[in-house]
Amino acid sequence: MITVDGVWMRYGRGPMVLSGIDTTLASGSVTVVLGENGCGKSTLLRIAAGVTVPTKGAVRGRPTSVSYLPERFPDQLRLSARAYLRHFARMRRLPTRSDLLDRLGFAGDLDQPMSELSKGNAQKVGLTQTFGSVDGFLVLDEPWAGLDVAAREVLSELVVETAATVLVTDHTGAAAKLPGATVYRMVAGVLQPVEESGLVDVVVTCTSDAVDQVAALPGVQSVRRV
Ligand SMILES: Nc1ncnc2c1ncn2[C@@H]1O[C@H](COP(=O)(O)OP(=O)(O)OP(=O)(O)O)[C@@H](O)[C@H]1O
Repeated sequence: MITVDGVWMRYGRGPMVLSGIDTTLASGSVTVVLGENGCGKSTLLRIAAGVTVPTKGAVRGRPTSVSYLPERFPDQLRLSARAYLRHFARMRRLPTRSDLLDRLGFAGDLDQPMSELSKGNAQKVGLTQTFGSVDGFLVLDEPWAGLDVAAREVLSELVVETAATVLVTDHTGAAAKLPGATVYRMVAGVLQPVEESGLVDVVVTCTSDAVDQVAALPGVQSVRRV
């Protein structure tokens, strides 16, 4: 079990971003953090992953094996996708999981620098690294962002399948639909449990080339082909 124990955070002399977060993440559970832009989700995830030190409080019981998918890759990442995956696989002493790349539908050039890949293809490489290398703690910051419809569905499957403890943020609505997930909304620096997502499933019959247009309609959070 991972315990977030009285975590407070402010950057420099700025306002308090996190105001005493207390929560536990059961081993193998999925915890979703929703909330408006700038409310502090990424800050909490970085602290949970051990990348940022909180102003006050601590995260206890963090497994030695942590895999963190940031919201954005550094703009200047000149490493090719192939070299990036090889680097992490070597570090973890595990083979590169090209099967995950295929499953996510990676359609870019593995020898192109990560910084030149499309947002979605770079995200697929990041997800392959994340899911291919850890069974301890997965910290995923908006992992559904930028993915096409099919890959979004695959990602939901990967989150459900993994034995790791998962902490994830999301703006697409996909995470709130994960079976068995504990969902919180961050408001004023604290986590409030979300009992119901308020989302409604609607079945639409359309041609396959119209799926992306349906996905782009106002209020549509996610689209699944059936
Ligand atoms: N390195 C930093 N230095 C100063 N302020 C920061 C830093 N990182 C984040 N902040 C501030 O902390 C607040 C919370 O930011 P954070 O990125 O955690 O929000 P978020 O909920 O993840 O937002 P979004 O949904 O837009 O990704 C914001 O006001 C942001 O400007």
